[in-house]
Amino acid sequence: MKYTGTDNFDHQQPPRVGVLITNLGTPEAPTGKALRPYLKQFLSDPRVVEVPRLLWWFILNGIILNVRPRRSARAYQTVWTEQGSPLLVHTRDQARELGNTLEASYGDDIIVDFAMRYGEPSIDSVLQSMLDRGVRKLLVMPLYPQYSGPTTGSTFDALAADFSRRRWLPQLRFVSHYCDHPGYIAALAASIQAYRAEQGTADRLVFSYHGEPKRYLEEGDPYHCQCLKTTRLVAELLGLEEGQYTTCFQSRFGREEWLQPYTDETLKAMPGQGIKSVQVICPGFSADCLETIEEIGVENRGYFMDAGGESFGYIPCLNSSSEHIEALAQLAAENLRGWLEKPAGLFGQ
Ligand SMILES: C=CC1=C(C)c2cc3[nH]c(cc4nc(cc5[nH]c(cc1n2)c(C)c5CCC(=O)O)C(CCC(=O)O)=C4C)c(C)c3C=C
Ligand SMILES: [Fe+2]
Ligand SMILES: [Fe+2]
Repeated sequence: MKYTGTDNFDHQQPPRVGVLITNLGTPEAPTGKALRPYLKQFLSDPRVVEVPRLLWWFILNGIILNVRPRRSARAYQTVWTEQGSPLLVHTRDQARELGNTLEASYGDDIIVDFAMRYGEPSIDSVLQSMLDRGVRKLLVMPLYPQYSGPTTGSTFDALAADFSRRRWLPQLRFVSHYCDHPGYIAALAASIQAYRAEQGTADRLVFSYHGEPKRYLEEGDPYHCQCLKTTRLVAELLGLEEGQYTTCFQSRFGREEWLQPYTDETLKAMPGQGIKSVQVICPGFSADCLETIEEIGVENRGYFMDAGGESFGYIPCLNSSSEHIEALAQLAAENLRGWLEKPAGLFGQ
């Protein structure tokens, strides 16, 4: 084994602190050709699909990768922008804005960058670039507010795999979740209030989170509990009563039972229960992406309206709003203590 080192190490280079934000990743283009390697990497991750490897290899390569890339490409085409995939565009904006905010208080000692768990920019390549720029202390913040094995756990696996091939490791801190962080909860509540100030309120506020197999919860994954906690804290902050809001889970994949209640079934049933207008928010997604813009904004809107719904509003993700960047800066500052001290009075504290 040859460990990766640094060529021509510069002894004069000042040591820096790095903040790396990560998200899931996205295909290079909205085409079947680009979807195939992306889905292959994603769905081959044992953290994502916990099925015996040999059996899964045949299902993935024999069936899924022959059907899904083309189908997913059609969905991606509907959300693609001139700058690329929305998830990539928002994550890049978040890194830039967070960088500006943190540099304003910590100066040049800090470097902020972003990476994707699947596809590009890869965790390996961004880590290399940060270490080359002198990062010796690294804070990693996966932008998944609720911990789950398939997302946060898998991100840690990718970091660990990279480190296992490296000669000189940085000091490492890792944010496992921030489902109950006051800044994040306040940013969500503010986004709901701002939406309602423009559009009025609806019969029901729907909190829709990405799902995962129910088995993962039964085997100890805290994701489900953390989603319910986020909903509860936002509802408390807004003074909502039971009956004014609902939590559900979207994006089912495969035949196994996933976390319930399912978003699509919930929305299909609501008009028949007298709930004619809804506003949907997806707090588990830190950035708008295929699963929010298309799956909620188009597909699930259709289910609700076809079932007799009269008004369907989608409240956008926090993306790079100033409230979100403020919350992420607070989260970073809390986790940087002892490495870099924050001058008093910054980030609204
Ligand atoms: C196959 C199982 C999957 C699990 C478990 C899962 C968990 C999970 N995913 C997110 C966040 C995102 N998922 C996104 C897309 C996406 N997710 C799956 C499958 C699982 N996700 C697939 C196959 C896809 C690809 C799209 C498709 O082909 O339908 C995205 C969007 C990416 C984008 O480019 O826009 C996000 C974000 C979370 C938080 C989560 C937690 C349990
Ligand atoms: Fe997913
Ligand atoms: Fe989906």
